[in-house]
Amino acid sequence: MRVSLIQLAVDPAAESPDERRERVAGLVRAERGSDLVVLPELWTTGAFASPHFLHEAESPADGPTSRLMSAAARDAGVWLHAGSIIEQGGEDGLFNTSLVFDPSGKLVRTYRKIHLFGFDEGEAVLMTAGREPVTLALPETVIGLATCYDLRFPELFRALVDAGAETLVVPAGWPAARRAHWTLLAQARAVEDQAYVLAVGTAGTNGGVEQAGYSIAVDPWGEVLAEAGAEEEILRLDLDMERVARTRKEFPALRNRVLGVPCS
Ligand SMILES: NC(=O)CCC(=O)C(=O)O
Repeated sequence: MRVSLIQLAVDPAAESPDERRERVAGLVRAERGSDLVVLPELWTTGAFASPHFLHEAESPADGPTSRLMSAAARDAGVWLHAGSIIEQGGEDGLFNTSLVFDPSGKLVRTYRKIHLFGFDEGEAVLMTAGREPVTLALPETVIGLATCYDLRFPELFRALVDAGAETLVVPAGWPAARRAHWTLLAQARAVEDQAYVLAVGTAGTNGGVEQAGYSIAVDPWGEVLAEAGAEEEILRLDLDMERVARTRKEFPALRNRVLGVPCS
């Protein structure tokens, strides 16, 4: 399965959300020939540009990001994980919602970020947390969806694996200050869940927070297959999907889980 991970520069001073949407649609179209294209978290505004969240909130069904990404997926003929948008959820408030389009441009899955980041500020106070883990069967693999800060919560990833996920897709807006955690956690999730991890972040600075970049693809043995630098960059690679089943068979650690061990 050929995947394209598009690490985007998100710099509010350099580009408006509309300009970035148009530019990103062009980048997605250029990935024709790929099976799956992945974009980062909240790339229209930046994950830390919280004063703009309300203004930029949109509908997953027919907001400007959804319309452009649907057309780009269709034109390129790819599955598109379009990263996340700020969803205007009506009475339920705002959500950090990931969108997945099929190669005809149909929106086939949404995932509302479960673990909101910021403690007492930012999205943690401005948004509503999702409650449901989400997977999706593509022709060659089952993907499990998670977003940025979710990467710190292994129990979510176990729930995705229990639901059949073989490839864990993590759009993010991870800060440079914690880049070491990003790389370590992406590898940890791959090793413990014996799954591919495709973790795609942003470059640039938004909300005064320098972004890490360093998007990464990790195989089910924990080996790094590809890693970006700190600037905008596209990683393209071929994944051997048999490798998940092989790893789980040859080193069957997932089978040795003991659930509900009481703590004395
Ligand atoms: N956008 C995010 O979820 C940021 C997460 C983060 O900064 C961290 O986990 O560290």
